[in-house]
Amino acid sequence: MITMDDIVREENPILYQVAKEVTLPASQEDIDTLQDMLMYLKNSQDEEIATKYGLRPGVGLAAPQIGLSKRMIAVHFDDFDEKSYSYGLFNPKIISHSVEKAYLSTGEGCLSVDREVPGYVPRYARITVKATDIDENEIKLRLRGFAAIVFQHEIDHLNGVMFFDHIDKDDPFKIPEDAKPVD
Ligand SMILES: O=CN(O)CCNC(=O)c1cccc(Cl)c1Cl
Ligand code: NI
Repeated sequence: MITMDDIVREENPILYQVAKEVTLPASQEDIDTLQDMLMYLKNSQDEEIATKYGLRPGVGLAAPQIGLSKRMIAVHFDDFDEKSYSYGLFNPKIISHSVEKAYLSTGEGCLSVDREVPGYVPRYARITVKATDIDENEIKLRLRGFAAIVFQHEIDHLNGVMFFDHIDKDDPFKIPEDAKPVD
């Protein structure tokens, strides 16, 4: 089981590398790892388990965060529109996005960052993602709202980008132009 001991923190260079594509069909080892990543998210959202094992809650997780520089992400959350997302994905790719931007008014957090970094994180309001799911199916997801934000946070991790890289240094709470708050 993945615990906080397995999560690499922001000083680790692996978080700033571009992760490698997973050769498909995925190895059993990569499938098991992706399953474990999804399980971490579910455990971290279970009050009892999270308390018992000291898990920080997460709605997404990227393989570089557990020291594996491979293009694998897991997401597990319910969006504001009651749609629920629970995926383990190989090689996710943003194939199109809106010009319009969006941001979470609460800002973002990261398991690999043991500190609050205040500020708005401007992201695309809508994205289309292509990926291969844990059962080797090619999927295409059209995302908006919170889901679009989470997927961008995770795919950023595969490209060595951290959420605070997007925060305006001079004015962290500057409303990004033509951007709307998701929540
Ligand atoms: O890369 C994933 N993490 O670091 C897990 C912890 N952060 C979150 O769950 C989180 C919190 C707020 C906004 C976003 Cl977009 C995300 Cl993703
Ligand atoms: Ni993160």
